[in-house]
Parts: sequence; C-alpha cells; structure tokens
Amino acid sequence: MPAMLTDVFRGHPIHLPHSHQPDFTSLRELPDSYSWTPKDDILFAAAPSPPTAVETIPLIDLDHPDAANQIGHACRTWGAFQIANHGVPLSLLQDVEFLTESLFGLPVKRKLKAARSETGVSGYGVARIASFFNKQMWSEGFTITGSPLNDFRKLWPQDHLNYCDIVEEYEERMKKLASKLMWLALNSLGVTEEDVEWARLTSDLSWAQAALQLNHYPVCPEPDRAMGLAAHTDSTLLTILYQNNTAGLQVFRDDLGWITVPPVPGSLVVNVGDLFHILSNGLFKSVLHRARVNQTRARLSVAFLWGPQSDIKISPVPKLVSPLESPLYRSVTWREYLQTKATHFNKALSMIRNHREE
Ligand SMILES: C=C1C[C@]23C[C@@]1(O)CC[C@H]2[C@@]12CCC[C@@](C)(C(=O)O1)[C@H]2[C@@H]3C(=O)O
Ligand SMILES: O=C(O)CCC(=O)C(=O)O
Ligand SMILES: [Fe+2]
Repeated sequence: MPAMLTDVFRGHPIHLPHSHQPDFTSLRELPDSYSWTPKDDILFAAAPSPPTAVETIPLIDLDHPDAANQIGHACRTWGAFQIANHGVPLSLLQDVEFLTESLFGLPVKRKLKAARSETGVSGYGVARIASFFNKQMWSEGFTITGSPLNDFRKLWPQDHLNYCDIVEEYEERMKKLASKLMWLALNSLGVTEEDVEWARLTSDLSWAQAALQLNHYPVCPEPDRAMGLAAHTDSTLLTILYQNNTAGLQVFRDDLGWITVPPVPGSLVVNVGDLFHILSNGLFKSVLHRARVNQTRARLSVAFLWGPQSDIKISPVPKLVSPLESPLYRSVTWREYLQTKATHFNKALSMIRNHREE
C-alpha cells in the first residue's frame, strides 16, 4: 500500500480557527483581523503591476508543434503559464465550477460538518499556510485527497454521488494532463523517461498522487486591504489551476513585481511547484503566487496539486547537474517536503539546499 498524502500531517497537528470562519456575506466592513499591511507580509505592497501592464505569463497552445519549447521557456522564466487546447472538456470545467459554487454556497454550519481535522489534509477550512500569518485571509477552502465520499455525504446527504463522479472524472483528466506537461517541460531540457528512475518503473502513473484544493474568495468590502491567499509557492511537481471568470491570481517576478494572470475562458493555469524546481536542479522556477479579492464579484479556483507518491525520493536529474558541481538540492520525498514546509514555510527549499564550496 503506497504512502498516501492523507497521513502526511499525522505528526504535525496544526491549530487553525476553522470554526471561527465568519459568514463573509454578512460583513459590511473589513474586520481588523483581516486588514493586511506590509508588516504582515513583506511583499504585500510590492510593486503591483499597473492594470495596463502588457506582460503576463504566456498562453500556450498545446496543439502547437513548438509547445514543448514554449513550456520549457515559461518554466525557466515565469514558473507559470496558461494552456489552451488541453483536451479537458469545457463541460467538465463547468461541472467542477458548479460543484465548487454549490459547496461554498452551503450554510457555514453544514460546511463545518466536514471540517479538516488538526492532523488531516482533507476537508473544509482555511489554507494550511494561514498559521504563518498574523492576519486572516479572505477565503475559505476545501481540500480533497483520496475519495471525497465521506466528506461529500456530510455536505450533500442526498446527491453526494453526482459530485463524487465529477471529482473522479476531473482528477482522471488532470493526472494525464499533468504527466503530459511534465514530460513536455523535461523533454525541452533533453530529459527523457530513461533519465528519471521512479517514473521509468511504472507506465500507468501509479507513481503519482494528487490533492484537489477548492478555493472561494467571497466579495470583499475593502479588497485593497485584504488578502485572499497569501504569497506562497506550491510544494508540488506541477499545479493545474482552473479559475472562474474573475481575476485575482497574481504571480511574482523579481524584475516586474506582482503580475495579474487574466482569466482566459476555457484555459488552465499551470504552476511549477517546488519539487519540479528541485528535479530540474533549479532550472525551472517554482512560482511565488497569491490571490487578491474583489469588491463586486466572488472568485472561485480549483487547484490540482500533483506530485509523486509520498515515499518516492525526488532529487535533481543527474543529466542536469554539471560534473564539476554537486546537485543544488539533496533528495527529498514529498512527505518529508510537506512536513518541512508545514514547519518552515518559505524557508523549506533553502533547508534542503546543498551548500556549495565557494
Ligand atoms: C498536497 C498539499 C499541497 C498543499 C498542502 C497539501 O497537503 C494540501 C493542500 C495544499 C495547499 C493548497 C493551498 C495553498 C497551500 C500552500 C496550502 O496551504 O495548502 C498548498 C499546500 C502546498 O502546496 O504546500
Ligand atoms: O486561487 C488562486 O488563484 C490560487 C490558488 C492557489 O494558489 C492554491 O490553491 O494553491
Ligand atoms: Fe498555490
């Protein structure tokens, strides 16, 4: 039985105030506990891109003959890109959006019946990274790992099976797409399946696993002072994100500041996660991103967080390490990395970095 994400935080309990989750719709003013300043997050006020900024992450057509190189370039420069012609039916994206809207539209009391436990991964609550900030985020989330059946039964006693079917189909499509994207990106560096031992051993993707994170950013009375989801990198190999038609996702570039990722109907956003940064020996950037909120429109997003089975050791592909240097990172399992992230948050990558002799 492979080690599952479900168990990852068993020894890492976290106390988050899910049960104090407000009914956002009833708040006419931003409570002080939700008002962010640069003191709460040093990047809070970092150069926001002007609304007219022309530069943003590329939109790549997966049917384009040069898609692999375009993806490789985007992974090296932005650590993120959008994709069109990805093969996931629009009707399935609409079903997932409908499910997400229905879930967060339930009364808070009902959602709390499926609250995430202190040592668990699945369920309703605030994002795990909330524990690293003094201020609260203007959002609510629901995480799915493994079967959502138990949680969904609590949320929708009557029609949970329909919702389970949507999740199952979505995850099936996403896992194939994620694998395709990973190989396109690696191929652009000259890396093939022969070079990645753990992926070579199984052809059916059984080396991989995923979590699905549903996010809801309600309408906010003072969006400029609020934060939907604070700046973070994902701990994944890749994350595939569906966003509804309301802007809010921003990615950070040292040279440009925060750049908004405009929603493009039918397309999906792809983020390079920390494990892909490690695997590529630092060539691909894991993108720092966050979600801002909106005064007139609620925002929804669905993140497919994809990585290897918890006990597979990920280390830089030898082909990408110069013979004169040691690999940039030591090897790490997803379990170990998530636990390091749960304790050290944005210092996690530097904690597994090999320090080179000067
Ligand atoms: C697999 C995972 C990645 C994640 C932690 C988790 O165990 C399940 C939730 C994921 C999520 C989603 C929102 C942002 C994030 C940083 C968080 O707090 O929970 C990510 C975690 C991550 O990528 O580290
Ligand atoms: O809502 C978004 O656009 C970002 C969500 C996100 O970063 C996440 O779920 O990890
Ligand atoms: Fe994220």
